[in-house]
Amino acid sequence: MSLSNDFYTKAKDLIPGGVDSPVRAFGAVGGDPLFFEKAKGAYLTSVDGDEYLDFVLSWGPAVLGHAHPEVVEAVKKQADAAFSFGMSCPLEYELAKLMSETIKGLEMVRFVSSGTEATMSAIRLARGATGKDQFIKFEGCYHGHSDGLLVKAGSGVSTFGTASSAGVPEGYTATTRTAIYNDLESVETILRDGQTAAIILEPVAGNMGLIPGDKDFILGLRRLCDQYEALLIFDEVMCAFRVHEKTAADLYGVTPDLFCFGKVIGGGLPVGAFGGRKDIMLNLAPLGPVYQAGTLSGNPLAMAAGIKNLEVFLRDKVWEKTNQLGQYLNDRVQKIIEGRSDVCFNQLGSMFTLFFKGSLPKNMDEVGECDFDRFGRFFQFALKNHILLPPSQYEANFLSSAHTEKDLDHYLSTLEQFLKEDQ
Ligand SMILES: Cc1ncc(COP(=O)(O)O)c(C=O)c1O
Ligand SMILES: N[C@H](C=O)CCC(=O)O
Repeated sequence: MSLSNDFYTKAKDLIPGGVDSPVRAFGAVGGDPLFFEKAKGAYLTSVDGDEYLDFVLSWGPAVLGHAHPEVVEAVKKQADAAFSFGMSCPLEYELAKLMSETIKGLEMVRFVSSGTEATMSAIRLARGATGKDQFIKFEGCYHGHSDGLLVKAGSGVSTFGTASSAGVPEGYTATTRTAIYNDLESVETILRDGQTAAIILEPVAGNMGLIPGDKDFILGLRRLCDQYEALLIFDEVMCAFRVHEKTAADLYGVTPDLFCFGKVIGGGLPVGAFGGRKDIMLNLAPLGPVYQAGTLSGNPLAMAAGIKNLEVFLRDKVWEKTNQLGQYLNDRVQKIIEGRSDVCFNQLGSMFTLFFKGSLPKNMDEVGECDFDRFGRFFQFALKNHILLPPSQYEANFLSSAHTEKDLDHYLSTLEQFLKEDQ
């Protein structure tokens, strides 16, 4: 028995399913999950000492690769000074300043400890600011696991085949309205009653595989929000600094009223943030009536990691490298799959997805047409070739500046071989 199997067997006794987040259980792809002990650059090392080329990248944060030396140094230096104050510290201001100077429309920001908290708080704020209760989310978009947002969500919720979660009373989701991604008419139908506080979406969706919003769709949402006096919330927890050198808002030239962030802005430590228009943010306690708080919010270790991750990303023009790597991969995958009607590939910046279906999906229903068994076989084939892919067709893959063309060639030859063998 491998050490990984051993840990998994033992963990199952103490941790439900042996994992702390369902998608790690490999449930959709078969086989037992691996346990890891080291992450450096583009590679993970398992507890058995096996190295894997990593396209999960901690689900997005590691845009510089794992354990970038400058980020490690910043965290070590901060650890010597303090782990946590439970009081304010200059690093919170520093990251807020860096982000607001970088991101158009981010006039104020508040830090939390996860993407889930960011989206949950943004929705509460939108309701408090507009005095309306309902909000619209899209089928297949995932905004974390707060009660009201666990409706027709992508990511693990879809991977495990549940439209929503048990344990969420009906009343908690009564104000959640779902619309179809890339379908403006499905949105306007809901908006007509004037009860909508906000529309929240991943402007580039990464939790039903990579599906960018059509430009007309994103522009149309801005127009509809203005027309029906609803707030537009871009959940950029995953896509910021990955589909553009800044945000998806920049990619589309659309400024939302509120943003949600996470992942890259925490450099691999637990950080989330929400922010945007100052007049809306001023509704937050202690200034306004919308309550929101956190013991470890703005934690100095996490802030130090986030500041350095973002500083290096901007200073070294990392976007140019990750985007170029994405294009390198895309050009070559398209050649490999040319003329095939069983597989297609989507890439934007440093995110990509291979869908086991003939044409690129535009929404969640179309992702449902994929050959999921085949995806599972591809995952296992890649794993045997020491490549770790996200263990679900519904998850996006990530690249970092630590990946090389040689690494991508390994992915390409593995894919080519798989398609030859798995007819
Ligand atoms: C777009 C998006 N929003 C929100 C979340 C929730 O973030 P977290 O897992 O940090 O709570 C995630 C990822 O899980 C995400 O991809
Ligand atoms: N898709 C999720 C985040 O982006 C996957 C991470 C998780 O649920 O553990």
